[in-house]
Amino acid sequence: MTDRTSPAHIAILTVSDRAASGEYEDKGGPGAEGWLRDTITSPIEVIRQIVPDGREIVAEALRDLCDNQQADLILVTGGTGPAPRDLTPEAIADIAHREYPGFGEEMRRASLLEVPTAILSRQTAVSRGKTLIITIPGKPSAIATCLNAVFAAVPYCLDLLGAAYIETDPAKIKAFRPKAK
Ligand SMILES: Nc1ncnc2c1ncn2[C@@H]1O[C@H](COP(=O)(O)OP(=O)(O)OP(=O)(O)O)[C@@H](O)[C@H]1O
Ligand SMILES: Nc1nc2c(c(=O)[nH]1)N[C@H]1C(S)=C(S)[C@@H](COP(=O)(O)O)O[C@H]1N2
Repeated sequence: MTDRTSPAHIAILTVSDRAASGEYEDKGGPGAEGWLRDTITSPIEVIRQIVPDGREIVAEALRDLCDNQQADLILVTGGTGPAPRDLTPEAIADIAHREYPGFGEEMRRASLLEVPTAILSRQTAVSRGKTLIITIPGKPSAIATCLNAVFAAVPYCLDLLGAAYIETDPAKIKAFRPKAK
């Protein structure tokens, strides 16, 4: 049975050459953390990291967050598009144990209501061990759009993976657990 007393460990990984170099201030990491803190009512610990685009650097950051830091949930923003240096999906494929394509389908569907270029994102969700990893486009406004679209399924997904138990504010996201534990 999932431990309901320990805080969930959540990591936010910003993948952006320009945010990593300081060319612009990272808005993705703080935006994602703000969304999580507004939505999740159970205890959470959040860590944020910024790395430049790149298959190996992103894969290595994710391996460390999953295997050494035991993150329950990781949000990755950026690097999901078609540009040559957008290699987040390749890094995800390198470290994933299982893929959940429904996340990408639903996030793109929601984003398409805002921008026609939403189809350019190769975003998805995967698990590695007990960690669920969700990828989101780098545009900061995509965070709320994408998380609002899929987060109702995240608490139960974490339950099934054996990760931390989380609760959400039903006014923001009504978590759906088909089998009450
Ligand atoms: N981490 C971020 N913080 C603030 N703004 C961002 C961030 N990532 C992307 N953006 C904004 O979204 C727009 C589209 O992002 P783009 O696809 O170019 O970024 P990326 O490939 O994810 O990151 P980069 O080009 O820096 O490596 C950018 O012009 C930028 O204004
Ligand atoms: N909600 C939302 N989704 C979006 C966008 C956006 O502005 N809002 N931008 C699109 C664009 S223009 C691109 S190129 C892809 C990939 O973005 P990334 O490389 O920053 O991950 O996400 C797409 N999905």
